[in-house]
Amino acid sequence: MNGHVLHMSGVGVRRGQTVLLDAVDWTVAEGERWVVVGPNGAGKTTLLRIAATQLHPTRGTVEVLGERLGRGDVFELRPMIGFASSAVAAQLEDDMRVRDVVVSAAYGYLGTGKEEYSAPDYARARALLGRWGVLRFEDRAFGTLSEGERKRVLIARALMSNPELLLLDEPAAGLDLGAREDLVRRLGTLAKDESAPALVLVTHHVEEIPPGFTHGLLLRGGKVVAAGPLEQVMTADHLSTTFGIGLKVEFDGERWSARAS
Ligand SMILES: Nc1ncnc2c1ncn2[C@@H]1O[C@H](COP(=O)(O)OP(=O)(O)OP(=O)(O)O)[C@@H](O)[C@H]1O
Repeated sequence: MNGHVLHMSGVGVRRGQTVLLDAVDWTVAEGERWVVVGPNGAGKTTLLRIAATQLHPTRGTVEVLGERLGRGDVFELRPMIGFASSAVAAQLEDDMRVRDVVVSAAYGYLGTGKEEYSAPDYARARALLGRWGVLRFEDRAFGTLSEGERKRVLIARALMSNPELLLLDEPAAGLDLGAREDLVRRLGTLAKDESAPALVLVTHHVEEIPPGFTHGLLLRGGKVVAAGPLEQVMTADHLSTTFGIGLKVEFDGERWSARAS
């Protein structure tokens, strides 16, 4: 795998006349923790769906976990990828038990819950629910949980197959301040865990970057504005270009914040 979990070269995605991604070069190495930051419509979800092997680019080459997309069988890759997004959540039935939401990703993030699971699978699902602070909901229907509770269950689900790459698309979207801070703290703990998979987290807000994240990719209009170690990428210039507004950026040693300058 050359130490590369993900490698994109010259990646472009076009739908009709619309360019969703343009000439994206991006490499994620083992152990790295990346945030993808950009405004609405920048192409963040499109980029993540390519990494999740759900979408093939119109141009360029993509390697995920050493496999070139378009060559091998992506179904063998899927159990090695954890993916939490609102689209994945939308595929889950509201009346599915929380424990089953997690266990159903044992063999890949598109599991339906109709597969057979073993006692060790359920033990792992319960351990993950415990680690994300939502074990008390294991018997509840997924649809009865609050947004914040659901987000944590979805991350537990994405970790169920013990993936080598974990993709989180806006895990803090729609959370209140307390729930967001709780989630950022838990994601920070995950980021600092050396046994955790490579992480890619998509967000609109620099305040949501958990401590321990190492790299950033800034995206605007389908193009990379900057990519690399966070301290090099998260400058006022880069973020102002990314969001199309003059911004002041601060880092307190752990967390980032930005406001109009
Ligand atoms: N099938 C399609 N045809 C045309 N345009 C599309 C298609 N799918 C997505 N787009 C457009 O591509 C752009 C990128 O979408 P994408 O969902 O990747 O952005 P995003 O950065 O994740 O945005 P958000 O932060 O709002 O979720 C958007 O402007 C979207 O409207």
